[in-house]
Amino acid sequence: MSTGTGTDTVIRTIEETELADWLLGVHTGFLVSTPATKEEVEARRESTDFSRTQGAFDAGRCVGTFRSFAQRLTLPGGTAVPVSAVTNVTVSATHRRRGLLSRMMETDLRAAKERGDAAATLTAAEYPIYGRFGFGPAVSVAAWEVDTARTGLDRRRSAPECGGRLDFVDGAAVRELAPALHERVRATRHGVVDRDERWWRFATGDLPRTDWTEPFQVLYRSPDGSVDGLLTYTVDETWVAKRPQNTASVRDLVAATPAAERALWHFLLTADWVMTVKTGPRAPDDILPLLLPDPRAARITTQADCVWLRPLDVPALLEARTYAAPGSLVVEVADPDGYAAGRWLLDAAEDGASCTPTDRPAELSLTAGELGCLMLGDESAVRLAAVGRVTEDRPGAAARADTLLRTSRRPWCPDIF
Ligand SMILES: CC(=O)SCCNC(=O)CCNC(=O)[C@H](O)C(C)(C)COP(=O)(O)OP(=O)(O)OC[C@H]1O[C@@H](n2cnc3c(N)ncnc32)[C@H](O)[C@@H]1OP(=O)(O)O
Repeated sequence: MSTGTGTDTVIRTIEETELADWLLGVHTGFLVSTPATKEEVEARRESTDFSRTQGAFDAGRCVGTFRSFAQRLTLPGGTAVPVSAVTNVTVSATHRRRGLLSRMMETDLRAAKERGDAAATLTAAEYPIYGRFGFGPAVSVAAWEVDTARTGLDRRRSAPECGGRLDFVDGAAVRELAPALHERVRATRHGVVDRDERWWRFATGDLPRTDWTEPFQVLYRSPDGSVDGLLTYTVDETWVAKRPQNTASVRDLVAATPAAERALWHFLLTADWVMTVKTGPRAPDDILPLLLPDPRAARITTQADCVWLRPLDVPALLEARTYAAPGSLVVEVADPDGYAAGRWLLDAAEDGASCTPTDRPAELSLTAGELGCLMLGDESAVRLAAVGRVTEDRPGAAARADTLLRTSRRPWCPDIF
């Protein structure tokens, strides 16, 4: 029996034999009343790193779950750093607010730091949960709903304007061709995270899942034959009074060139019968509205935080990224856990950046979470200073931080993990 304090609940890594119970804990925490099927448990087994999978057990029942996995996160400039992606975080409703998440998080962050990960990442179910653990929202997303009849796009054009070709393909072709395409995208767009073979198998229905609907899959090939874009979407079929009212929902649209991106959007937005396109999570500065002769045909339906970043190794992060302009900045980072704490001198030059401990006076003071917000260039230090979340120890330091850290395109992460 639990005493209600949570201290008699044992937190430990799970054994392979406990995976089904652990997944039942995940389901319960996410308000899914049914257990995972045998097939789902088996599919999970091969991809689960049991040394990074924690369970909280009370009287033999799994009442808390927490897992992390190795991920690579692309920083501005295209370099990817190793990070620890946190996922499947749940505490059963019967055991909440007794510190179980805090204990699992502490264990996992310590291990990530010891492994040498530059940061921890996650996508947060609710905004207020993770700031206290040193995470800050680093990548945002926007989703649009497009009224295709109003876009003003030329519906008579069937071939891509820049040449190249579009083809419907099956899941096997996606698994064969799309990973290399995604690697090219990942090398150029900061915020994007890697996708392993399992990701592609899951996305193409090659692993058991209860919520599976077969999507349409379209590849764009450039005039020289290289696979430059992938569009995956489903269509809800509706006809009203002999008129099609179908809605296409994008699952994935990744493109290595602007020509491929334009061709895939044009294709979907001018498809017969499709009256509404739901874009799914895109970068807030996605080119989509600008592609339309009438951008008001695209209505924003979601604008929110997406990837949260918890810096663990400040020099590793700041030295791996590039900067919009040369310059220097002294930041004082407060971090009760110690991982990011210190006074750091960032020196950004054309040929690379250095980040070293310094005893020069601090110019900008902030917490580890606020540094996470600024790390990929999405947030403005001036904006954070205006709400008191960073402190300018030297006038103009926040604007200088923005000149250095912000990026011409905003970061984007197409994946929820
Ligand atoms: C990366 C992902 O997987 S995101 C998915 C997160 N999971 C969910 O949202 C599923 C439903 N919720 C839950 O399972 C749980 O409520 C959890 C996991 C969010 C929190 O677990 P708990 O064990 O209750 O958290 P814990 O007791 O360690 O809380 C630590 C602090 O965070 C606060 N906190 C925890 N959850 C929340 C929340 N949802 N909103 C606001 N504050 C929260 C607590 O109040 C506590 O604050 P205090 O120290 O000032 O009292």
